[in-house]
Amino acid sequence: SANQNVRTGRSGSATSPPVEHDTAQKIDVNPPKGTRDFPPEDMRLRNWLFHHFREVSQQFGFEEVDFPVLESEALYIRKAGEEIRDQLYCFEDRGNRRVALRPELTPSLARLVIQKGKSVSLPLKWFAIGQCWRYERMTRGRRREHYQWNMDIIGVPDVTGEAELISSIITFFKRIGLTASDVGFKVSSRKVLQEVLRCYSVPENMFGRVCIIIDKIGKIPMDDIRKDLLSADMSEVAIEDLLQVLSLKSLAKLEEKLGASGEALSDLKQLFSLAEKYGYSEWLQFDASIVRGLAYYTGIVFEGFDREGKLRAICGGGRYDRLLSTFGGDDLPACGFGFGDAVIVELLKERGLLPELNLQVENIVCSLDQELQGAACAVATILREKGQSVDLVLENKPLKWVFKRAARINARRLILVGKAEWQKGMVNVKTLSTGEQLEIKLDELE
Ligand SMILES: CC(=O)Nc1cnc2ccccc2c1
Repeated sequence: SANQNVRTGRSGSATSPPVEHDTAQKIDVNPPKGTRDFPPEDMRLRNWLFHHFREVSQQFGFEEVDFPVLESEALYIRKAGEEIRDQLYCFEDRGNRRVALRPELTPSLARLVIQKGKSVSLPLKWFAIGQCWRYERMTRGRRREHYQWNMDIIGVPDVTGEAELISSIITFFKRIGLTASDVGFKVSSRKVLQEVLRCYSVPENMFGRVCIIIDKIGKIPMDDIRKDLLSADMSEVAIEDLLQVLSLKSLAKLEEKLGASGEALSDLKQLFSLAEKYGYSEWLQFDASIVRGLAYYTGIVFEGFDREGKLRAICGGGRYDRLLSTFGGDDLPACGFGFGDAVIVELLKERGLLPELNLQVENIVCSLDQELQGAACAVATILREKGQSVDLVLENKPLKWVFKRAARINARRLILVGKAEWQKGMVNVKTLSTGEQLEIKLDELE
């Protein structure tokens, strides 16, 4: 086997063969490149974040779902030239199946919706929090995994779906102390792109590809953007016109350009009017350059951004009415968003909004001498059965050590089990904040 142990140390004694010991091969204690461990302090922050993700999702009436982190590679094979495809963490398993660590959650959600088919009543409002993966050459030193919060609405064709999703993200931002002066949403619709491309009779099957190219504006030089658009069957005239439309920042200007009859304009007008009703208009701005980097979006797209402009997009989403049918499902309308666990933490750090999260244990229980260890276990059990948390000292430690640990775990009370008191059926309860010390009868302990 791979870990063939080389015999080490003294040879076997005359009577019995040598005991096989694994050679102590120093393993790398760091996690694989691009991945993170979550030691207690980091895990408390992650749990705090996910707690707010969950609370908001449930406050909006969404149900939690989950899927395997491993999916068939086929779920992600889209031909639009997306970055997510180039960085797919895929491999062939021992059954010769092409599989991938999921780079996003939406395709899994679409797969489950189709699997559930007629047995679920629409609209579906599902949310998930899951780890997503990408395989990047470590040249860029970026992470290869992150956790994403997704909320999706399946079966609602109107922009009321997108308006509700944006409201849920704003509710989340407010819960963690961010306001409209810290963050905002850039909103557009891919129908803007569609209407321009139609004017230049660019074939429909080029739509996804053009979107992915446009999404790279600001990330690669404009000359490369123009070159890529030419290779997507666009004329130079069409390219210049498209780039001019994408620079629009007001719906009025967009109306001048596209006219008032198109769906792009009516969707956006409806969305901004709903925003008024929700009371979150100040969080939104129209920005025609927003297309998002996923090929399957078909309508409204939006992304959360930090107004200081230092960080990458905080979250992003939109309408994807064709995804389910491309998977062979019914033509169900859908919209959703993804919210990563990385940028938001950077933003909170910047704004000094990271929460102070300390370990909090109510009681620390310890026996004052060896033969009372069993008594200490009994006291711990009494408190735990009352629903209290107890850190039970498991070895015979000096009192100095116990006080130090009590401080480190932020214990509210120190319960000492001493011989004299125990014989009277009592324990010593010390409230650590005040130093107050009482002898309490066991059955009065609370
Ligand atoms: C800022 C960050 O860590 N982004 C990130 C990290 N890991 C990913 C993994 C899969 C897909 C997207 C990902 C995005």
